[in-house]
Amino acid sequence: MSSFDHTKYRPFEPVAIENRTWPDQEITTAPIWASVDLRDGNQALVEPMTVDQKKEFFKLLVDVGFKEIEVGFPAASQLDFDFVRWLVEEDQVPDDVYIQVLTQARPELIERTYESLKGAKKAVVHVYNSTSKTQREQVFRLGKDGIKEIAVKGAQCVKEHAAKHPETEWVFQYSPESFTGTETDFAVEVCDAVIDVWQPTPENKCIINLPATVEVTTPNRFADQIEYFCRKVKNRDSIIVSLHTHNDRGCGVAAAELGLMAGADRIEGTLLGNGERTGNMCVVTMAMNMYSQGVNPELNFADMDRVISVVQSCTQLPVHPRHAYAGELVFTAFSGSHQDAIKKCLANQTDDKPWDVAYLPIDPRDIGRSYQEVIRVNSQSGKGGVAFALEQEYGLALPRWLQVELSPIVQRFSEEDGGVIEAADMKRLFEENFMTASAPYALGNYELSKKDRDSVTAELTHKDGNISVQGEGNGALSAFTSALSEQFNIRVDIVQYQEHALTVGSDSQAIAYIQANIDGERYNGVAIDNDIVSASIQAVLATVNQKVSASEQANVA
Ligand SMILES: CC(=O)SCCNC(=O)CCNC(=O)[C@H](O)C(C)(C)COP(=O)(O)OP(=O)(O)OC[C@H]1O[C@@H](n2cnc3c(N)ncnc32)[C@H](O)[C@@H]1OP(=O)(O)O
Ligand SMILES: CC(C)C(=O)C(=O)O
Ligand SMILES: [Mg+2]
Repeated sequence: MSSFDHTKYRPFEPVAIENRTWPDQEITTAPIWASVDLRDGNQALVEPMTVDQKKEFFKLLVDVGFKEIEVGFPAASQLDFDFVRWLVEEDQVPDDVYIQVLTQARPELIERTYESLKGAKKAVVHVYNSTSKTQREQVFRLGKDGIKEIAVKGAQCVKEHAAKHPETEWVFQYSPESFTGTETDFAVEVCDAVIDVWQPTPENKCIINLPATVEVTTPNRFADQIEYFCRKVKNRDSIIVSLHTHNDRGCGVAAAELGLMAGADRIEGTLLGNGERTGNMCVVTMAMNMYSQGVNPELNFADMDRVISVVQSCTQLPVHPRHAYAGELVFTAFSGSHQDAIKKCLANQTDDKPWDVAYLPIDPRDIGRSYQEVIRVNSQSGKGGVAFALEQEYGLALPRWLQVELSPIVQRFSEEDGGVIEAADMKRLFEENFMTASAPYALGNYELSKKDRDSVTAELTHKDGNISVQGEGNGALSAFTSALSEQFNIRVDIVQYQEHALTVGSDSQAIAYIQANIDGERYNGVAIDNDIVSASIQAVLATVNQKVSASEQANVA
């Protein structure tokens, strides 16, 4: 029999709060950020980081802008202890950065923790014990008083050791671990007891960190818990309320955001969300969410690729290609209508206007991505994507009527090839189908003259021998068209014409795009040359070459 049975679970019991205010709040300033990559992230790895990896990660965190960094659990492992000693002894911590260390509320561990911090300029000592009903009853086998006593004794011990080292600027932090599984009134009671020991003031605050150690409910219920806690806790103006959310229900960021609206001041999390089980809340996502609303996140993710590279190499974990903001595919549109909209919006977007591009919540360039990656062409793509790629890569600003012609050719190729088409392949298809001015006939020398009308005499080279054509018309193009019509006994009418200077890969070249109706059928020709007249007449020749080749093939068949 399957054990898949929802009746074995109980719903979360929400806190009873009246007149909640958090739904009307908005996030307008960045919280105090604290990274827990080197502790919570590290303790969740198959292979915990080496000292060298921790050093590299620490440097990244400082460069990104964190001012509070939990660097390890020094009483738990020699490696963590040594890393903290290296930070202190080698003076690796910038003056405005607090290193933070975690310890259980046990005297021998607290003592060892302080040993590791000897000589630190600034440090946060973070002590925790679990307060949830489940852990009280089954892990600690203690009543509420017993649990509160662990917290109080731990807080006293932390304070006593700090007093022996006045050379360090200490900040105390307490976490009622498993806060979300704790009756909120009891969490307040335990935190109040810790606050009584530490006696914080508005000038010298302590941190009370409320962890969703396991995420057990919807973010709105979590926000209720935070607002309730903030209303009830002692000396609210003397404490920094911090949140530490995990992602068990996939809502770690949402919970932290609503918790911030509910009154929290500080957010703990990790870069790209590594951490126990489904991970800690992702600081990149939350900070970039603020950024995309015009709020300064006070963290700088301009070099997102460095963030990804360091996180991946230190954690050995891949970054999902669709990870918010950071994933390699998050700014990529494959589908035709998205590509079309992005291309149009990007053409309107200027640096002096607020960002307003469909399907792109932020400008990819802000985090070191380029527009080249934005549109990738596969069988789901439309003309906009193809045109975008050719313009970005090769400076070819295809007129709309030619985009319509090229798109199905590219799509057919993609269906046969079965994947993403590179810009080089699109250019090859474009050249093969439209830039056909060299065979069977190529333009040799030509001469233009003008009396009443324009006239042209041109030599056309062919593998079987050269021919000379001559024609008149209103303008060079019209004269050349009439010359070709007469030579090949066809009727050529120019239906569409467009030209532009080439800006990519060439100094002074021009490109001409022509659509001609030849004996009732539509042909598209493109040519590039140093001057626009040569480019234009070769574009006409390209259309005629297609017609001549088609007729030859029909005759052979
Ligand atoms: C939610 C979180 O992420 S919390 C952080 C978790 N991180 C880690 O645990 C990583 C590092 N930890 C370790 O390496 C080990 O736990 C150590 C070295 C710190 C301690 O190891 P041990 O001494 O073997 O103790 P262990 O962690 O297994 O805990 C067992 C005892 O400590 C008690 N304990 C656990 N947590 C705490 C705490 N926060 N405060 C006080 N006592 C605690 C337990 O009740 C248990 O007591 P018992 O032996 O009387 O039954
Ligand atoms: C130590 C605490 C803050 C923790 O990591 C958690 O509860 O998830
Ligand atoms: Mg945690």
